[in-house]
Order: sequence, then C-alpha cells, then structure tokens
Amino acid sequence: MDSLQLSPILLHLHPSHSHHHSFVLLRHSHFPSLLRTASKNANFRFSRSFSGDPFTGVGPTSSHNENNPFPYQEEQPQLQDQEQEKGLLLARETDDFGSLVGFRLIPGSGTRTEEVSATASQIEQAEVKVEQELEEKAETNVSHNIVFVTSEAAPYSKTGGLGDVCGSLPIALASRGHRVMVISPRYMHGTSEDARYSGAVDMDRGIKIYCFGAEQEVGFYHEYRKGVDWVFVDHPSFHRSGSPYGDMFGTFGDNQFRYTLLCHAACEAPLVLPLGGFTYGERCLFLVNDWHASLVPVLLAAKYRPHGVYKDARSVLVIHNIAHQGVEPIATFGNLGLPLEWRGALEWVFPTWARMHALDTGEAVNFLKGAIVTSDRIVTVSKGYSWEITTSEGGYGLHELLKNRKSILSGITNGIDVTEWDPSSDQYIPFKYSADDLSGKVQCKIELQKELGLPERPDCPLIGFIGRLDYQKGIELIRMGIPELMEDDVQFVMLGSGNPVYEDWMRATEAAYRDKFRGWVGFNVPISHRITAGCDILLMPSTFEPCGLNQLYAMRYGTIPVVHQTGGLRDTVQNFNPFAEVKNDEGTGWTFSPLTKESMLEALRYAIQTYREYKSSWEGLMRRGMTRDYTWVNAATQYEQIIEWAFMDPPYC
Ligand SMILES: Nc1ncnc2c1ncn2[C@@H]1O[C@H](COP(=O)(O)OP(=O)(O)O[C@H]2O[C@H](CO)[C@@H](O)[C@H](O)[C@H]2O)[C@@H](O)[C@H]1O
Repeated sequence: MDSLQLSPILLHLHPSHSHHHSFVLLRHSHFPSLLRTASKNANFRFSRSFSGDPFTGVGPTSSHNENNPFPYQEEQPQLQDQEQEKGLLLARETDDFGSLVGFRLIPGSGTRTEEVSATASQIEQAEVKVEQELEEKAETNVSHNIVFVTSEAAPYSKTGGLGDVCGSLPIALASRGHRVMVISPRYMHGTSEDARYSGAVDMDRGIKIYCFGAEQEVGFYHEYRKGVDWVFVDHPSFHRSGSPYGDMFGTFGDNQFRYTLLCHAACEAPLVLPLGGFTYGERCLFLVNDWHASLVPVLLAAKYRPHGVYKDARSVLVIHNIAHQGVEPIATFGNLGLPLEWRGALEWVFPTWARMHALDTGEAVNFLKGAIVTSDRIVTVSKGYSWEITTSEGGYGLHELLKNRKSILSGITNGIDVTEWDPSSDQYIPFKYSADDLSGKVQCKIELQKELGLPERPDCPLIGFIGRLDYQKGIELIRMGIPELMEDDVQFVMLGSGNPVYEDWMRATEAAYRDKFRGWVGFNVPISHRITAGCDILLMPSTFEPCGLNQLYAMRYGTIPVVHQTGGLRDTVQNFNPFAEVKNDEGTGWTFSPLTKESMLEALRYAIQTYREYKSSWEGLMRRGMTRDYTWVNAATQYEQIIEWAFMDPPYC
C-alpha cells in the first residue's frame, strides 16, 4: 500500500503543515499523464521573508500573527530533481528566470482532502477522475491565483451590479482552472440576512492592522463554494444595521476607515490564510473593484514591494462606476498606513469651482485616483464606457489621468449569472418559460399584476424599471415623462430605493395613478425577478451606465429594453428599426438619444406600438434577446488576456 502523505520537503517549506489541512502529494510514477495535464495549471507560490514596522503601519503586518509564527518564509532553495522524486508532486511551474514559482498538488476540483492513505487501485481511479476534471477545467494555458477585493459579493452582500459581478465572475474564472479568492467584509446587520454568512467558518487567524492611529484586530471567515474561496473580513465596524454603506441617516461617516481596513486585510490574506491547507502566496493577481478596494495597488507598491514582498504580484483595477471615488480631506492621508512619500499618489485637487470657500485649497485624498496611478491594468465594464471615462463629460475629473493610461485601459462587457437569471428555472417566478415556449411569460405578467394590485390585463403593455434611485439611473427623466405616459393605456411598475426624494415621488405617483402605476420602495431580489419576467418593456434612461445588468436580465427574459444610448447600454442593446429596408430581423430593443423626455417617450411609443400592432416583430425581438449568449465565458477569456499582459510587464509601481 502506498501511503499518501506530505513530503518532508513541503513540511519544511510551508508554515501551514501543522494545521488541520494537508495536501496529498502523489508519486510521479503513478501519474505520468496527469503530470502532463496538470503542468498547465501549476501555480502555488511560497512566500518570502519580510519584517514590517508595526508602529508606523508600514510594511506587512502579519508577522504579528501569533498563530502563524513564520508567515513570511525565507526564500527556499529550489527543489532538486532528486527531492521531487521523493515527493508526490503533480507538477511544478517555473518563471521565465527558472525560479520555482508553484506546485500543483491536488486537483482544483473543490474536494479538500484531509490526510489520506490509499491503495494502488484507488490511486488509479483517482488518476482517471483527476485527469478528467483537469481536462474539463484546463481551458486556459496558465492558471493564476486571483484575489478579488470588493465591498460586495452576491449572495452575501449586494446593493447593485457590483455585487452581481463579484458574485459570479469569480466562479467563472475558477471553473476555468484558476485559484480564486474573493475577499469582502463580513457585514452583520443583526437581522435574518446574517444567515447568508452561516456557511463561513472562523479561520482563527486574526491579524493586527496599523492604521488610523491605532492597532485594529481583524478576523477572517472562510467558505469554499462553487470552486471559490469566499473570505470575509471581520471587524466591529462591519457590524451594524443598514446597507453596506449607510443607513436611514445617510452614508456612514467612517467608510474611509472601513474600506482602508478591507484593503489592508486583503493584502495580508494571500500571505497568511492557509485556504484548503495552502496560502495563495505572493504571486497573485489582485482584481480590485471600485474605490473601496483601490488602496490595494497603492499598498502593494508602497508598503510591500520596498520590502521585497509581492514583487511578483500584479493588480488590475476594475471600474464599475467612476462617479464614486472615495474622496476625503487630505488630512486623512496620515491615517491610511502609508509612507508619507506616497501622498502624491492619492492626492487630488478639486477644481476651483468645486471648492467650498476662498481658503479652501481643494486638496483631497482620492482612493480611486490612487489605484488609477498605481495599478498594472485598468478595466471598465464595457467598451463604450472605457472611452467615456477618458472624456471630460464622463471622467468625473479623472479623465486626464485615464487618458494618460489609455494603453492599459480596456473595456470588457459584463456577463451575467445565467443560472440565477434563467426564465426556464427561476425559483422566484410563478411560471417558467423559454424561447421555445413563451406561454409562461404572459402568466407571469398576470401574476405580477395580481401581486401589485394592478388590473389584470394581459394585453396592456406593462413597463418596468428596476434600480437604485439615483441621478445615474435617469429617474428625473421618468419623473418628467410620467404624466404624459400615463395618458396612454399602459401600466408602469418601479422597484427601487435610494434618494428619499424619489422614494416619496414614487409613493405620490402611485396614489395619483392607482390603476396604472406601482412604486415599490425597497430592495427586494425576488420581486426584481418577477418584474423582469412579468413586464413587456424595461425602461433604462440612465444618464450614464458603465455596463448595466438589468437590460441583460430583461433580454434573457424576453422583456424588451428601451434604453438611453450610453455606455454599456449602447453596447448591449441593438436598436430595432421596423423600417429597415432589408428584413427587420435585427435588433433586441430600442436605444434613444439625446437624453431628453421627448426622445425617451418617442422610443417608448415605438415599443408600445410594436407590442400592440406587430406581434410577430415583437416575438422576433423577444427571441433574439432570449437566445443571445450572456454567459461569463467571453468576458472571462478577456480578463485572462488582461491578466496575462499584466504579468508580462514589470509591476507599474
Ligand atoms: N430595489 C432593488 N431591488 C432588487 N434588486 C435591485 C434593486 N435595485 C437594483 N437592483 C439590482 O441591482 C443590480 C443593478 O445592477 P446594474 O448593473 O444595473 O447597476 P449598478 O449601478 O448598481 O452597477 C454598477 O456596476 C455594474 C457592474 O459592473 C454595472 O453594470 C453598472 O453599469 C454600474 O453602474 C441588478 O441586479 C438589479 O436587479
């Protein structure tokens, strides 16, 4: 019997050997073919030596973790061939300079193995299974350790599209053979929603972070789900009622502190957390999302690399919404745990017209700007938006900086979670349907009308809106257009929360048009599915829209989008032209421009008329939208390309 156990080499190399998890190493001779396949995927990295300064907050802090006495290993001599033979290694990976950068020790299948012993036949069976799995998953040539840093990730936390993307893109990348971690706060609200984190266990690996003039202790919780390591940063400042960012009294005043903590913790996590037995190590790719995660590339450059740590890591900034940048007074710079000489990276000066008074110098700290000038690559969530943010109209003050970095700026259109958003299996909708059998859709509409207390009229065009009640979403235009629209024989339902002025307006409008208008104030995922399925038309008059997900969900549900021709909306909705000279078999909705009430109403009228009078054109629109490919595959391939490029170049900072 072959006993499968940790090789002495790895016991020596890795700090986590004494803990509960251990990886199984397999003998070369048993796995010749496996080695060939697995070598494509090898990517575990060992850490380097470093000692940070706990008092200035500069330098990695995890060396203070009592549970982990040697989190930064001394550089290890490379494994000799002879030693490898002794080990039971699936594969190894070297970098361009021949240094050993990783091992592939277990299949990335999701089964985490405790110490195991097995017979030869068991090993053979395992070989076949592992080979199949690796072949299925090895769609990429090289696999990477990818660390998503984000303020929200569905289903754990979500206030909008950021949560959707960070809840589904990581799974898509993991299924392609990458090792993926998502790190976000463990929000505890003291409500039943907290149960979302019930699958995550305390890793008992508390670390201390030095920022805001004090030592902060944060903990880590971990859940392995759908091939992804979901890591939640635990700190009392994440435990409060309300949304992740604020409550009924407005935005939380300490968000800069909360997300500074997240960023510090995210930089430590790959070094100290033995997820499934092994840390991610230094050779990882940080995918930092929006301003909340934007301190990460600055920390890599300012706090870690000067000490030789993370010099093989790279970062990609993903901009989901440039309107939010994490701007605070310049005096707060000293709190962030960064060396003074890095002040320039975060410093941002308000234009003169935006200053408060004559003595206001306009100097501020801007997190997003920090990431724009330090990250290795920048991605936005559609091609159209990647251009818009380099213009003075769309760049919210950061356009010049972005223009300077145009050569590393790309647009990748979001995919969607096609299992959550599937009308043929959606758990939230009363009737299922598909492009082949549309009959359930009208049933969904009738049920929605019942649920909302609207007259049950299957032939009456039902228009929907779902979104944050924010300037971005074009609520002002809807507000202006409603009186005219309500003169027509239509029904309208709005689901949203946000600006209290708009919430009150929705309530008042409902009272004024009882049999035509419903305003659902609040955040409710099941209702959002039922509206998407039950409506005929989805209206999105966004002033700007980096990508937009609701129009994608709508098209997949045979609900025709009418959208402002901007950003990702322009890229994803093909305008339908009934007067096209050739056959009108193109188009998935209507796009309007300019952003005026008149052009919005005109587009809506075209849609309503087509719905009423040209049933076959309408069905064509529905089917074209429903049969398009919305999966993450295309986007994931493009992200992989960006990651490849990021690793080809030396670190930007
Ligand atoms: N009241 C409510 N109840 C239930 N669900 C609600 C809701 N209000 C909104 N949602 C949901 O939140 C998500 C909104 O996503 P969007 O992409 O349309 O916009 P958002 O501006 O938040 O995202 C930003 O990031 C994403 C992701 O990159 C970009 O697509 C987008 O353009 C950019 O502005 C959808 O899943 C929607 O159903």
